[in-house]
Amino acid sequence: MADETDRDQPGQGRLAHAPADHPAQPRARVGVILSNLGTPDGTDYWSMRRYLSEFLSDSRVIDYPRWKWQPILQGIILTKRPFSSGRAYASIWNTERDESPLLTTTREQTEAVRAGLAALFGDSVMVDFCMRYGNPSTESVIRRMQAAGCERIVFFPLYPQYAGATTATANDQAFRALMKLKWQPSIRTVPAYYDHPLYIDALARSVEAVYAGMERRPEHLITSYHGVPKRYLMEGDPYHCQCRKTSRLLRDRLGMSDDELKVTFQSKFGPEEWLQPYTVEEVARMARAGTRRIAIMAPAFSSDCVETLEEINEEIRESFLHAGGEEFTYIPCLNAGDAHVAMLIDILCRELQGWAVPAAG
Ligand SMILES: C=CC1=C(C)c2cc3[nH]c(cc4nc(cc5[nH]c(cc1n2)c(C)c5CCC(=O)O)C(CCC(=O)O)=C4C)c(C)c3C=C
Ligand SMILES: [Fe+2]
Ligand SMILES: [Fe+2]
Repeated sequence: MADETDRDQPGQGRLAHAPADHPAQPRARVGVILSNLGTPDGTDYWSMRRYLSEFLSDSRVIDYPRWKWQPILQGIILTKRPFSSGRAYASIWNTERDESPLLTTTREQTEAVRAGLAALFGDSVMVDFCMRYGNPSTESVIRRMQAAGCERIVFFPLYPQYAGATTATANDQAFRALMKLKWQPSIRTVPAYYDHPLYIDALARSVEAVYAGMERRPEHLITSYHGVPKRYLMEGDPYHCQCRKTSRLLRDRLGMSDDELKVTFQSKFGPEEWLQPYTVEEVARMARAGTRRIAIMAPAFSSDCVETLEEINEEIRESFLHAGGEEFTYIPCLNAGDAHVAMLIDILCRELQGWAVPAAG
C-alpha cells in the first residue's frame, strides 16, 4: 500500500500511480474560487421563493433571532416578495442564456481571470466561481476542486468593501463546506479591496469614459452603495467606513469636490433605519432643489445585477426624473472589463505567493 505522497510541493506534483488498494491521487494544484452573492434559477414564484428563503434566512444578512424571524419570513415576506422581486429580475433577465446578468458576468470574469492566471502559472492553478446562495454552490465547487487535486484554495469574495452580510457569510460557507471533507484543503480568504489603487483607478476610468462621450458634464456624480441596517455599523461592521473611503479616494483621483461626488445607500429592506442618505430619496431631493443632470455608479457591486440594472437604472432613475431631473446617466459596474480583470489578477498574484509557481518561459 502506498504510504507517502510526492505531491505536496506547490507546482511540483505529478500524476499519481494508484495501486489497487489506494484511492487515485491527481496532481497537486492550487484552486482559485471567485465567490459572488447568488442568483435565482428563474424568475417564477418558486425559483424566487427558494432563492429569497435561502438568502433571507442567513443570520449574517438578517440577524433577528430565528424563532422571531422565520415566521415573519416564511409566513408574510415569502408570500409576496417572490412576485415583486420576480418582476424586477424578469425586467433584466438574460433571456439568451436564461440566467441572471450576475451569473453571466461572474462567468465572464472567471473565464478572463482563468486565462490571465493560466498565462502566468500554466495549469497548476485551477479557477472557478461559486455563488453564496443558489447555484453553483460553494460546497459543490470546493468538492470539485478537491477532487481535481487542489490541496490549497484561494477563496475570493467579490466584494470590494467588507460586510458581515457579504464577505463574512461567503467565507462562512466555504468553511462550512470544509467541515464535511475528510481531507481538508488549506484555504486563504482574500480581504476586501476598497482602497486598492487599481480598483480606484478602474472606477475612475469608467467615469472618465462615460463623461468623455457627454455633451454636458453632470452636475453631480452619485456613488450609490448597497445599504445595511445602521445598527450593523454601530455593532462594528466596517462596511460604511470602507464605502466612504472608496468614494473619498475616487473623488481625489477624479479631482472632484465634496459637493460634486456624493455618497448614498440603496436597497433598504424592512422597518429598521439603514445607512443614510437613501439613494432613491436623495436623487428626488436633489432634483427638487434644482439639479438637472446626475450620473450614478455602484462601486460595491463587482457585476451589474438586479440592484443596479433594475433598482438604480429603472426605479431610482424614475424617482429623479419624476421630481424634475432631466438627465440621468447610469455608469455600469466594472463587470468583465479589462481594468477590472487586471485588478483581480493583481490581487490574486499577491494571494498566491508561496503557493503557485510561475510557469517556466
Ligand atoms: C435584507 C437584507 C439585505 C442586506 C443586509 C443586504 C446586503 C447586501 N447585499 C449586497 C449585494 C447584493 N444584494 C442583492 C440582492 C438582494 N439583496 C437583498 C437583501 C439584503 N442585502 C435582497 C432581498 C436581494 C434580492 C433582490 C430583491 O428582492 O430585492 C444582489 C443582486 C443579486 C442578483 O442576482 O442580481 C447583490 C449583488 C451587498 C453588497 C450588501 C451589503 C454590503
Ligand atoms: Fe443585497
Ligand atoms: Fe433592491
